[in-house]
Amino acid sequence: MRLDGENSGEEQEEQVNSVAYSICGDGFPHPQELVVGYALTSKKKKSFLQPQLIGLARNRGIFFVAIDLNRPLAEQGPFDVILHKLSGKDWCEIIEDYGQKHPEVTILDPPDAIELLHNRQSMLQDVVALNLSDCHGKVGVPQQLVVTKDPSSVPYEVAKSGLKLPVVAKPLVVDGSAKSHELFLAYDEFSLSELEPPLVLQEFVNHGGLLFKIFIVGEAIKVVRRFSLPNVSKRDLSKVAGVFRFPRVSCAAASADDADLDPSTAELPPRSLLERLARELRHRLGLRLFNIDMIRQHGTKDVFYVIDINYFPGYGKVPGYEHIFTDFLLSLVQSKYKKRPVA
Ligand SMILES: Nc1ncnc2c1ncn2[C@@H]1O[C@H](COP(=O)(O)OP(=O)(O)OP(=O)(O)O)[C@@H](O)[C@H]1O
Ligand SMILES: O=P(O)(O)O[C@H]1[C@H](O)[C@H](O)[C@H](OP(=O)(O)O)[C@@H](OP(=O)(O)O)[C@@H]1O
Ligand SMILES: [Mg+2]
Ligand SMILES: [Mg+2]
Repeated sequence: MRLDGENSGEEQEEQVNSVAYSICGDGFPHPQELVVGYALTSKKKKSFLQPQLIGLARNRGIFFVAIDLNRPLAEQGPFDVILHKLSGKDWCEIIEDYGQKHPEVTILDPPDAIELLHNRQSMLQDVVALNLSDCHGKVGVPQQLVVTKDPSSVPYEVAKSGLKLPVVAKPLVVDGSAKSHELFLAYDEFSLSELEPPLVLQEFVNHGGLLFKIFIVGEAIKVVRRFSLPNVSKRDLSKVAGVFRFPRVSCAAASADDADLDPSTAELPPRSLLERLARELRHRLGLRLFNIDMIRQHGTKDVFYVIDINYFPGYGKVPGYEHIFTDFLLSLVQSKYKKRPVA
C-alpha cells in the first residue's frame, strides 16, 4: 500500500511509502500497512484521534491520514479505509461517488445509512420493528410524537395522542450542533407551545437515574454505565409545571460504573440481549460505528427502552477503545482477504 506523498499538510499523521505483505498465523497475507483516511470535525478529531490510539495503531501497521477537503478525494490516497463524520450534502455526494468508483475501499459508514440517525424519528424505527422476545428481555422505544409546525397546537396534539407526562422534548434533527442536543423536560402540555418545532416529544421513562451506553464497533460491543436524569414521581408531577432545559448529563465523561448504586438498577442488560440487539441494528441500519442509549424501566428487571442512537459516538471516552478500534480495522482487511478466491 502506498501513499503518494502528496498529502503532506500539517494534519498528516504518517507517510507510508512501501508495499509489503507478510503471512501471519492465520495463513492470510496481511498488508503491513493499512491506510485509514479520515475526514472528521475538529471536535471529533480531538476526542477520537488520541495519542494512545495513534501509537497503538502505528505499532500494528495502521496509519491515519487526514483527507484534505480542499483537494479532490480522487487525487488522494490510496486508502484502505475511509473514516468520516462530517455533515453536509456536498460531502455525502463526494463520498458516495468515491465509494462507487473505489469499491475496494471500505467506507465507514455509507452516508445514506448515517442519514437515518440524523432524524430522531427515523433513528428509532428499526428498534420498533424488532422482536427480541426470546432474548431475556424486552426492548422498545418510548411513546413519541413528532411536531413539525404550529407550536400552539401542541397541547391539543399531546392530549389527543395520549402521551403521558412528563415528556422529553428533543430537536427532531440531529446535526452535531450544540442546538440539536438542547433538550427540555416538560411537566405540562401547555408549556410545550413555548418550544420551537420541529421536535420529537418522547414520554419520560423513569429509570433510576442510570443509562447504559452500548458502543458498537463492527462486531465488538462495549457497555458503560452513565448517570442520567432522576426519576420523576407523581408528586413531582402534580407540584411542578413548565418546561426545563436540562444539561447533557449522560454525555459527561464521568462513568457510573463504579458508583454505589442499587444493584437492581445497576445490573447490566443480559449479554444475549445486547448481542442480538447490536447484531439486528447493525444489519438493519447498515452501520458499523454507532452507539445505543438504553434505559431499564424503573422497578422492572428486563424492560428496556432505546432512547437514542448516535453515529460515530464518543469512543474516546470508552476505556481501552484503542484496542477495540485497531482490532476492528485489522479485521476489515482480513475479511477482505477471506472473500478473495484462492489464486
Ligand atoms: N425518554 C426518556 N426517558 C428518560 N430519560 C430520557 C429520555 N430521553 C432522554 N433522556 C435523558 O436525556 C439524555 C439525553 O437524551 P438523548 O440521548 O436523546 O439526547 P442526545 O442529545 O441525542 O444525547 P447524546 O449526547 O447521547 O447524543 C439521555 O441520556 C437521558 O439521560
Ligand atoms: O456520550 P456519548 O459518547 O454518546 O456522546 C457523544 C454524542 O452522543 C455525539 O455522538 C457527539 O457527537 P456529535 O453528534 O457530533 O455532537 C459526541 O461528541 P464527540 O465530541 O465525542 O464527537 C459525544 O461524545
Ligand atoms: Mg444520547
Ligand atoms: Mg444523540
